[in-house]
Amino acid sequence: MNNVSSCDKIDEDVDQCVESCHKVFSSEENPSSSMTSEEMDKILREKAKDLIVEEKVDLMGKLLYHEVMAKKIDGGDDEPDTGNSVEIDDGKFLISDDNIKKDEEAILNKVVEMGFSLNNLTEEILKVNDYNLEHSMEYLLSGLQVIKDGNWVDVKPIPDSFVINLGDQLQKIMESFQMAKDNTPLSLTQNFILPESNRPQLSKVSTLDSIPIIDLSTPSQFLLDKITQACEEYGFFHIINHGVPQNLCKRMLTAISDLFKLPHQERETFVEYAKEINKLMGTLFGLISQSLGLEKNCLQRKLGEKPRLKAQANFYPPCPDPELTLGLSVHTDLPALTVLMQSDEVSGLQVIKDGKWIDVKPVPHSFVINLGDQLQVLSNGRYKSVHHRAVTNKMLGRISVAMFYGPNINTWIGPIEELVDEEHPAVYRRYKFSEFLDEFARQEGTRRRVKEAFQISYDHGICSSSTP
Ligand SMILES: O=C(O)CCC(=O)C(=O)O
Ligand SMILES: [Fe+2]
Repeated sequence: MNNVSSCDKIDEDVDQCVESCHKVFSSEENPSSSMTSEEMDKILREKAKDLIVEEKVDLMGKLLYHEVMAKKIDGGDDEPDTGNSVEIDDGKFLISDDNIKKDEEAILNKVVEMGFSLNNLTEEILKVNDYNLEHSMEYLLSGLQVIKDGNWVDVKPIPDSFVINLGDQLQKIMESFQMAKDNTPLSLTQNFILPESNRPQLSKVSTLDSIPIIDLSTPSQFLLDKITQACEEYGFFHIINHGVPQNLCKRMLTAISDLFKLPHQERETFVEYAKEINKLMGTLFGLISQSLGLEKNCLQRKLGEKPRLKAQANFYPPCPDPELTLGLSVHTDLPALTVLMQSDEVSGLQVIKDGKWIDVKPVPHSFVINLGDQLQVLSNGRYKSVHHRAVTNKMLGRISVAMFYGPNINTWIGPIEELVDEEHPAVYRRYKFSEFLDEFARQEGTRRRVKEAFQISYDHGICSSSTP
């Protein structure tokens, strides 16, 4: 705070703050103001400067808003997801504008209902008469409150709560949320608080281990060994030097981020991205086939004609209490292979390794690759489709884009013959992919064990399938 530029910045912030407060106080909505403009200017200037210099609050910080409960799952006893998603299917993009629009409208309605101005917090906070001026500034620090029908209302108890992000000073503001006047912490809406046994227990997540990082530009045998090891041990790995242009990845994350704000955006980027990832999937399938000792094109051949390439964009808004909920519940990916891009700044993905959760910290310019259920079956159980989940972050929203490659519904899937011998009898029976999807749907509402339904059990030398 000692250098000239930060002093200039403070003055600029003070000016802006004072100017917007004047606007409010001189408006007809505040006829009770008895202060002269100069008197008010003086008070405002002093108060604003104190607050800004103490870095207690960035009054001019852009006010963003996030719907925490963007998507509430109706009915069923499945774990709720706080993420919001967009599907891109078969190159035809099933972006459900209606849902996004509905969410956007719901959020905006709430904001309007509460009397918020999205662009200028100061105006709203100071929409009070002279007597309340001092207090209103304090409210800003001690717990966000807004004027509703002439009374101060805590932001905390808004049904289906939303989180307000105040620019750079978010952390301080969030802390002040926690210390609201009535000492009640800001909490999640009841619907999203998981039963204790399903909570993420974040303190137990390992930060010492992470998934392997594989450089696709390394010499081939070494690369294949690394892939074999990663697929056998983790079922997850990062890839770097993957050939997908960095600039495109950046644009894709921005487009996804914008998409959650605006319904009609940047479809060209989606198409371009889908094509690139499709190419990358080809490379990865080649490598994984070889790492299993199979011909390069074996896996893709087995996954059949007209494969389904699906994308899911996940947005996890900042969450007041990440210990109480999950962004995305524990699951395995149902298709064959997933290429996941996550924003660089925030981690959230966690993966089971040796019975423990490990954090997948973002590695810049990498993709996270994980094997899906169909690959576990094709590899006759040698490679695993591993359980993972996404946890939320208290301060920052997080975006990830998953692209899934799977067979079409008429494709037959089963352990690849070359991987079945006396020593390694078939672990799964063959099935049409549509059967797998039916089984997935049948198990809805419980923690699914879909692959297990196709498992073959070997009792006393007699082989039987576990599906009815
Ligand atoms: O957001 C993440 O990191 C996880 C996404 C994921 O697992 C999925 O979309 O299936
Ligand atoms: Fe997943």
